[in-house]
Amino acid sequence: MTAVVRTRAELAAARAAAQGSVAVVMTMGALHEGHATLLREARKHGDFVLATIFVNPLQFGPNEDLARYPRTFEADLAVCEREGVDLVFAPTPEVMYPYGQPEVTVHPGPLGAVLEGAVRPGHFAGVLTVVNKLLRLTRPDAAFFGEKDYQQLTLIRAMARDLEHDAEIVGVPTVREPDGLALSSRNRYLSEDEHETALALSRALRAGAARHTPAEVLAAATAELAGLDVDYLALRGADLSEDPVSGPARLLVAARVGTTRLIDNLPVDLVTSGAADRTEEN
Ligand SMILES: Nc1ncnc2c1ncn2[C@@H]1O[C@H](COP(=O)(O)OP(=O)(O)OP(=O)(O)O)[C@@H](O)[C@H]1O
Ligand SMILES: CC(C)(CO)[C@@H](O)C(=O)[O-]
Ligand code: BAL
Repeated sequence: MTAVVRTRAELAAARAAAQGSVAVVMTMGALHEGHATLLREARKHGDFVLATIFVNPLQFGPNEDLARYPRTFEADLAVCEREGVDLVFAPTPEVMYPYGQPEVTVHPGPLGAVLEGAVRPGHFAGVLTVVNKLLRLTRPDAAFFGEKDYQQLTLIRAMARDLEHDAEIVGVPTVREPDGLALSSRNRYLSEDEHETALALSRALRAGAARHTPAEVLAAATAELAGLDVDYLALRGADLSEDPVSGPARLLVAARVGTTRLIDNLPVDLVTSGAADRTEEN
């Protein structure tokens, strides 16, 4: 049976009563199989699984989709019940931000200003501020985040390290539709035709990830994105540092399909050009 709490006092009481290790999954609701996978990973790690459902106004820009963001609380609760979640914390904005717009927020540093951060100014300060608050309120032993939001995951790891959070930050690989589309709450905005168009993102990443030098990776991915409204296609180190030439890397893409903005990424193994030539010959 999943308990639901909405206030800080209720959360504090339920948290104090939790036995054993606590695993948290933070969400904005509209739960899908990606979230369910995070909950199952949390279940494996923790004795007590806590899910948060909060559409955080602080991470939405003025022209973004805060008002139309899907809110499906009853269905979300059914997913939590099915996955054996012990406790759902579903605060209102007034509970999370009792003093209104916070004056002090978490600064994401240089990585917060590029890729998603360049297109969505202030987004990662909003994400890190609410994640920081939720980590403090829920005091988990481990917190689970999806690789689908790879830059977010990387920044949360950095924040946990730099701001002395004890929780282990666990990344979970992206869950996809059988056709390759990364699951996302925003997929429900897509028409059938738009869904078909959106498949170009994962196709581009797969094409890129099959190559092994930066130039070839980017060329192969770019070819699949022709005609799409692309915000960025970027190849970075696995920690999102700039310009990798060899080793583990990450290929990231963001594009608009109709009025919907989608992101995706995949790991890429870069090898030096001599080794790449040999790989191509095999
Ligand atoms: N396809 C997925 N696979 C694995 N994790 C996911 C997937 N989609 C979302 N998550 C993770 O679930 C957590 C909550 O994400 P959120 O509630 O924003 O869902 P979302 O589907 O990413 O929504 P949005 O469409 O707003 O990006 C985040 O850690 C996110 O990375
Ligand atoms: C981590 C998060 C729950 C913070 O609002 C959100 O950015 C999300 O759902 O990925
Ligand atoms: N999943 C990331 C949350 C956002 O797009 O605001």
